[in-house]
Amino acid sequence: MVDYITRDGVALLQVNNPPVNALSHNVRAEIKNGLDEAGQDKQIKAIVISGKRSFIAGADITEFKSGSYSEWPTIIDLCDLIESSGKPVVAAIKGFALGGGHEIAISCHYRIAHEKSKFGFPEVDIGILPAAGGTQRFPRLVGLEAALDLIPSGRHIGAAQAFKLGIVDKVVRGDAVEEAVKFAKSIAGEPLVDRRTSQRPVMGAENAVSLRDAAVKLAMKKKKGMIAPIHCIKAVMGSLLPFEQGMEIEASEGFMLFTSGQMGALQYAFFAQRAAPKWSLPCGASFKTVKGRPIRNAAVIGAGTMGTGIAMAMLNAGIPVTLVEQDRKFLDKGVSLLKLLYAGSVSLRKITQDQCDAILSKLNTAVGYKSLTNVDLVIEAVYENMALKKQIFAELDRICPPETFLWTNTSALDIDEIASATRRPDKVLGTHFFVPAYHMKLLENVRGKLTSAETVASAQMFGTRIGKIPVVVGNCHGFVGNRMLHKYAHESDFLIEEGCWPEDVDMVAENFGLPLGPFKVRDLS
Ligand SMILES: CCC/C=C/C(=O)SCCNC(=O)CCNC(=O)[C@H](O)C(C)(C)COP(=O)([O-])OP(=O)([O-])OC[C@H]1O[C@@H](n2cnc3c(N)ncnc32)[C@H](O)[C@@H]1OP(=O)([O-])[O-]
Repeated sequence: MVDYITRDGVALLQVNNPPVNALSHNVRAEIKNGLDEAGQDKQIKAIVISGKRSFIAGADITEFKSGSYSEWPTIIDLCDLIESSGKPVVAAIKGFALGGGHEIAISCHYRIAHEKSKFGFPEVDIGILPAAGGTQRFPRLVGLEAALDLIPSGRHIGAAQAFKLGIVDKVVRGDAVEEAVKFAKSIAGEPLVDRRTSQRPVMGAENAVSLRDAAVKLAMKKKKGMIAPIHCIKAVMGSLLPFEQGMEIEASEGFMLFTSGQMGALQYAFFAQRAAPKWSLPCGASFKTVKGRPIRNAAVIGAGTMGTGIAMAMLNAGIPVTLVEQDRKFLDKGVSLLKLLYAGSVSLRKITQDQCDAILSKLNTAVGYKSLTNVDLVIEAVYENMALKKQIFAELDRICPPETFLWTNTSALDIDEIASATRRPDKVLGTHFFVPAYHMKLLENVRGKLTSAETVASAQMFGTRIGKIPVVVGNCHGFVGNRMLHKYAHESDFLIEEGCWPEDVDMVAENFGLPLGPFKVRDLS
């Protein structure tokens, strides 16, 4: 799990624990053994820590449930061991240095990073904090302001920004490991006293109160309902004390999170989101055995809220889209809406004007279906009317090539009945997008009785490509999402019957952490 390689007086410890080099117990033990061996070997003058394929994505999240994250040696032990090493330790970073991986990196005496590497403390999003000294070392490395930005937000940053902040000593285009080995040789024997992060003062301490207040305000706005960001901030503020006292504060803030229900729920969600796209069918076909067909171009029927949202999700992923309406007036309205949404993204600096122009250059429009003779996929997104949908599918079936997938965006209608209007029921599937379709992550791919495994595989692959979490569901009333939402909607309605105002119900739901309350969602639908 950790290869120990010697190179001309340098010991290279290369973590090899696929898929993401998580710091499982065995990995930690082998890193410790490697450090010990390198420390004792008189021929070794410097140490490089790196990862095969990528650096280290953090603690092994499964160990928080089993408890083995706290077995010796812990990540805290490793960070202390690395920092106090008498021989220089250099981190060679490519790919991800996240969470505990980032903590290991900032405990090293030097960091060399590939230009495409990413850094971050995503712990907050799984309900914990960087509890291996990250809340104490990081402010000492980058200053209080940057630490109060990056730790409670969990935001990833690239190598260029990491260099600007002082996280990284050198950014390289070539092989970070080779560069780090070369660098390690060049600094062997130099004093390390000012390279030990825990010994540094915290920059920005004079503005501590205003920085803390601003961080709390932002966290309450951006991570509503979550308790971890506030504990992260309290722990970071502990860095203003001597290191050992700060570590005690980090431990006590961390303890409250490690015993919280939110930690369990967020970590459940982490693994559930990764399990959801993995599908299997009663016939035995599954994501492991069936490959999807890539979608090179697509058409969307209907330029209303759903149609334009779906078109936007595809355009954002670089898929050329033809937006189709029966009436020029409705088509123009849909195109104006799309342009308005993209102009909003430009003014919010989410994309540049050039990117906006490039995206919109992939949008075509058509009145009627005649031009749809060369598309891989059509998604119909007209209003929920079975007769209308069947009529559209019969017509599409006549015009589109036989291999074209015909999918229907519906939240309730029977996929088998819609498929019966075509001669290709195997290529018919329901795509249940949620409003706004360009933003919401969930995509229910509804499998009909005759939908083929290839169609399911293609829909799942398509969903991932457009940035959704695609889930295969059965063809039944309400599928899965709406069956769950119905209960929520009923409870919201009961509150109104009992005398609450819709805005009060929305406010409570939003304070709990939902982006929109149930009545605002209904207004949008
Ligand atoms: C002591 C306290 C201090 C330290 C705390 C921490 O470090 S907390 C941790 C702080 N770090 C984080 O929160 C980082 C969490 N990870 C990520 O953000 C992303 O995985 C990524 C950006 C590293 C790669 O994205 P990508 O789209 O290329 O890949 P993907 O996301 O699809 O994952 C592939 C597979 O790896 C699995 N798996 C992943 N990470 C972990 C893990 N840490 N552990 C275990 N498993 C993990 C994942 O379940 C999936 O398994 P499957 O389904 O194939 O069986």
